[in-house]
Amino acid sequence: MTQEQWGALRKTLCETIGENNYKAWIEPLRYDGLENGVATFGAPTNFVGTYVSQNFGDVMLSQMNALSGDSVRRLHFRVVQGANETSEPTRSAAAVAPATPAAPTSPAVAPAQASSDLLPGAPLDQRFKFDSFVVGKPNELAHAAARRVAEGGRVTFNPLFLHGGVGLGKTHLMHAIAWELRERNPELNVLYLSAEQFMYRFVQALRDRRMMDFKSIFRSVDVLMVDDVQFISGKDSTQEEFFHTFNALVDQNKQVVISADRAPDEIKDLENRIRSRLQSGLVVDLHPTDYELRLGILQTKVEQQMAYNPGVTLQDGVLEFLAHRISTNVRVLEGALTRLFAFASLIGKPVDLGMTQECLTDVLRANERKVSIEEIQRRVAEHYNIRLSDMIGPRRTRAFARPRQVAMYLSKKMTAKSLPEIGRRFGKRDHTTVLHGVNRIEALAKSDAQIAEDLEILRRALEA
Ligand SMILES: Nc1ncnc2c1ncn2[C@@H]1O[C@H](COP(=O)(O)OP(=O)(O)OP(=O)(O)O)[C@@H](O)[C@H]1O
Repeated sequence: MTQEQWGALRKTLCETIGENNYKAWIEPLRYDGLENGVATFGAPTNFVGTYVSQNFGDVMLSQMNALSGDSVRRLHFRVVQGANETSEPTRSAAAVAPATPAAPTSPAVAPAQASSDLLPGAPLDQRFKFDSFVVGKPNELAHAAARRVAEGGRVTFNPLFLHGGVGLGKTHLMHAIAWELRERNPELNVLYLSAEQFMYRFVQALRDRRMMDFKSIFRSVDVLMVDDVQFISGKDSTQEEFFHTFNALVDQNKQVVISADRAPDEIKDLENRIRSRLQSGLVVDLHPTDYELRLGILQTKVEQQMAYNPGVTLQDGVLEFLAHRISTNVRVLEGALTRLFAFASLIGKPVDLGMTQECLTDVLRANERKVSIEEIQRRVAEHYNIRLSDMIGPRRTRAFARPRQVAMYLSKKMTAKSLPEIGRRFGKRDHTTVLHGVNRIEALAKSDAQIAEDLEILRRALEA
């Protein structure tokens, strides 16, 4: 196997493993010659040698043999400085390459398959794809932005910053983007990991004195996706490294996608330059789910549950009940459904409202919305467009008295507070005044459609 043959082989290899892989892994190698059936390569780092050996060893070996008439038995990699420039090895660290099974044409997953503990990618969840993501008002913008990024092509907003409360689908959307990008272009080196994993790899690289490896891995990706970035708040050196990685990629016009449980300006202990970098692309949030979205998600998840538990049937009204009563996050909603199906299949009965309440007592109790009197007063004041001070104050004109009574009524119905306690919170009024107000609204709700509607709107808003 001559240098000329190696030169020719590099072209073929590039076609086989793709340009990105070729540039990142093969280009830095220097072919040092063949001796006793062992083809020796100089690699810039031990890591590059091991990685190439494990991921492209098979292909290289078979292509070399095809070209040189079966003269190569194995590959040997040693560390040299500036492997593809100089000819003098500076130190010899063997990374012997018995050709191992590899997935050389799968660059997007290749990093996760190499053995180095610095290798970054986290596995993607099979279930988290676009087709299983239910879109509704609260998440439509985030979904559309994620779709746009997943189409690949020209980078229009960088980074895409997705944020939202716990269990609202950030990770699901991140995985969906990664799946889609990989499907559309298997050549693309898409790297998904949590900020915690980023920090862990970084600390490990520091400890093992392998920062160059770390930097070269992270800077050679095409798309970097970092989940739960709020994790790096207060962790100064991780932030510093993250900042440099981020800049290097954005400067090369590589797409970066970030998620967090809150907006960039709400993440405490984050350096300002990072905060402003994070805000420089598109920041979109996943709003808390509304009733319609929860129902849609439940309907989708029921189909999956039915597949696992074919014998279980569901009575009307159960999903609506769950969508109404469990409003925290989608993970809890899913968990409730799974438990319900398991329970129903164990006792061999259809799922009805009674069973739902019995089986999910703890979840339902935890989800009982605890509304405060202050919240009620504020909402009602807003609804009737009066000032909070007028709701609590002494004025008795109808414009204030009616909203006040509505708020008293809702306080009685939606909190566990006693009439005297409610009276105290409404400008130290007597409990009989509160009772009068509650009775008045109760009566009006039956005769006055407007009041009935107001109550319904307010109740919904307070329960949401
Ligand atoms: N719109 C949706 N359609 C379908 N499933 C959803 C949707 N939103 C969330 N889920 C599901 O809810 C669960 C929690 O979602 P995910 O893990 O993406 O939340 P998260 O926002 O990343 O939460 P955390 O802040 O805890 O990391 C997942 O099983 C996910 O599939």
